[in-house]
Amino acid sequence: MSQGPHLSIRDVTKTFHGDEPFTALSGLSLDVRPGELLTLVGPSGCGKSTLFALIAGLTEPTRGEIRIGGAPVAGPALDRGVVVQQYTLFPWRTALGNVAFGLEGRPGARRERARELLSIVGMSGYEECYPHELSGGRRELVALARSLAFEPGVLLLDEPFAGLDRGTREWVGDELVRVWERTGRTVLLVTHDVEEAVRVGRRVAVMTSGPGRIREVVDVCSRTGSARRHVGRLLREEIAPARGRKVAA
Ligand SMILES: Nc1ncnc2c1ncn2[C@@H]1O[C@H](COP(=O)(O)OP(=O)(O)OP(=O)(O)O)[C@@H](O)[C@H]1O
Repeated sequence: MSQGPHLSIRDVTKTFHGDEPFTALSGLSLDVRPGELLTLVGPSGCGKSTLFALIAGLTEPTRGEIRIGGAPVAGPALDRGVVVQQYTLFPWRTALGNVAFGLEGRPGARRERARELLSIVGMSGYEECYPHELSGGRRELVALARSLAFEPGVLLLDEPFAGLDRGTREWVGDELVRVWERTGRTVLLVTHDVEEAVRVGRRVAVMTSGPGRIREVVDVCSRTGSARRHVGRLLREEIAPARGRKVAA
């Protein structure tokens, strides 16, 4: 297996050309290692969603390059498996039906695999429930199982738990860590919540205020205890000048 990064973002700049050009990301570089769970935090408007759209291949960088497994990203592909906030499940399909939808093969085998995936996300026993019968947290777990059905090389999660209350968020975040441990997937999770970034991520990439770059990648494991304080301080430093600029503008 290649020892290089699974997801490599090299010196990426993204400028939107509207009435006036606007640079959302400027010279951003980040490596996500194979099988790593990395979280990304940054001030509001620093370009997190823009970066995700680039990784997902929905839009192209103005400059720089993104590679997954060594191959340049050149358009959307299922191997990246994207789950976004308020990921929509089909309301007319059961949890099992929603997960089986992403699978190929004979109906019996698909249902069996869907059952397995629901079990991986801790949702055994809820196979026949419809989305409206499930709590928000459980719906996110079904969505997670569905995205795993595509066997994504890299799983991209853009604030998937933002709509959940604090307690549910912690529980679903812990479930995500468990799923990550069991599947060995490379996972990149965007959040604006420092607590969640440090709790879920093994490394936390902190972005600067816009135009976004990576300010620092914090190794949570080697900083036990102090990682939350450190990430919180970096983020506060980024938010303060960003506010200052808006006031001055
Ligand atoms: N298509 C576009 N055209 C012009 N500007 C855009 C476009 N998309 C995003 N932007 C701008 O780029 C900047 C970054 O936006 P983005 O949504 O990526 O930030 P974010 O970090 O995800 O924000 P938040 O945390 O508030 O969701 C913002 O100032 C936004 O207004």
